Amino acid sequence: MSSPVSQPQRIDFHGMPAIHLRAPDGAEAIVMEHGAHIVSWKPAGGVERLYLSPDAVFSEGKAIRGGVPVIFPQFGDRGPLQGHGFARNQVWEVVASRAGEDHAMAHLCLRDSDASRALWPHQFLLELTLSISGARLDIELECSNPGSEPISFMAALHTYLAVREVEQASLQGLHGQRYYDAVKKKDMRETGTELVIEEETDRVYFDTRNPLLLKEPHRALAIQSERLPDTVVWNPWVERSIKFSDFPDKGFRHMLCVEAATIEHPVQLAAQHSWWGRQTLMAL
Ligand SMILES: O=P(O)(O)OC[C@H]1O[C@@H](O)[C@H](O)[C@@H](O)[C@@H]1O
Repeated sequence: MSSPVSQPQRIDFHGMPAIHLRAPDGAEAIVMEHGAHIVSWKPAGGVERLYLSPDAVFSEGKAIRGGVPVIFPQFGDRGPLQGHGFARNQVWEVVASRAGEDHAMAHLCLRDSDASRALWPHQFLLELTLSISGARLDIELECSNPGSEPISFMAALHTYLAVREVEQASLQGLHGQRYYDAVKKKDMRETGTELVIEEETDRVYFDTRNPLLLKEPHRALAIQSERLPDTVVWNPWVERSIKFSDFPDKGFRHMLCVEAATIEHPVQLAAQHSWWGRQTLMAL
């Protein structure tokens, strides 16, 4: 039975403002103003499904290790900007948040500012809407171009998924896909029907069309994306983990990033137009 509707609460999360969403069916999520960063998602009746590093740093201008960083307007070092762009390091504005009979949602936005234009001289309006209901989390990213010149950008929802033990998890749905292996620095094609992480893995799978399934011995998660054609699979494994000051040495065992992205073909957005992309997670 559903509980009465409780409206989203403004909370303090590690010293920074955030919104706690709760749907009447018990699904919960927390999104921060910093980066519109989703740091927690628990499906109805379930446990935490996002990985948040216990050593994550919550500080102005710094990226948070874990949850769902929003990557914009550059992926990684594929351009002149700081790694993964600036959107994850800026404070977003909360436009709306509410709970209805069968869901709860929040809508945040980031506009260009003196700070962003100093890094990237373009006008933009970036909007993130997350919605939770039952076993499902929908994350939608929208970008509008209010200016008079076209803009071009990459974007990703850099989702850190929690797994009990990464070597016992497998990711299905990538068979036959072309990818760039950033560890081996080679273009490759996926030959396996399931991907098991047993070493440092940093891959961009291009033009992925199938839904993905992250299977663990005791549960599974379906991952779908729309209009975010590339999928990044990342696990830093032993040696790279040690180099991160905001990540425990053994943290890699309990996470896997499966990121919905547009990297190979940056979005070309004409003046006065908008674009959107979405990632949906469904706990099974
Ligand atoms: O440390 P950051 O900037 O959050 O990036 C983490 C990882 O993000 C992944 O998306 C990249 O493919 C990796 O190459 C990168 O190491």
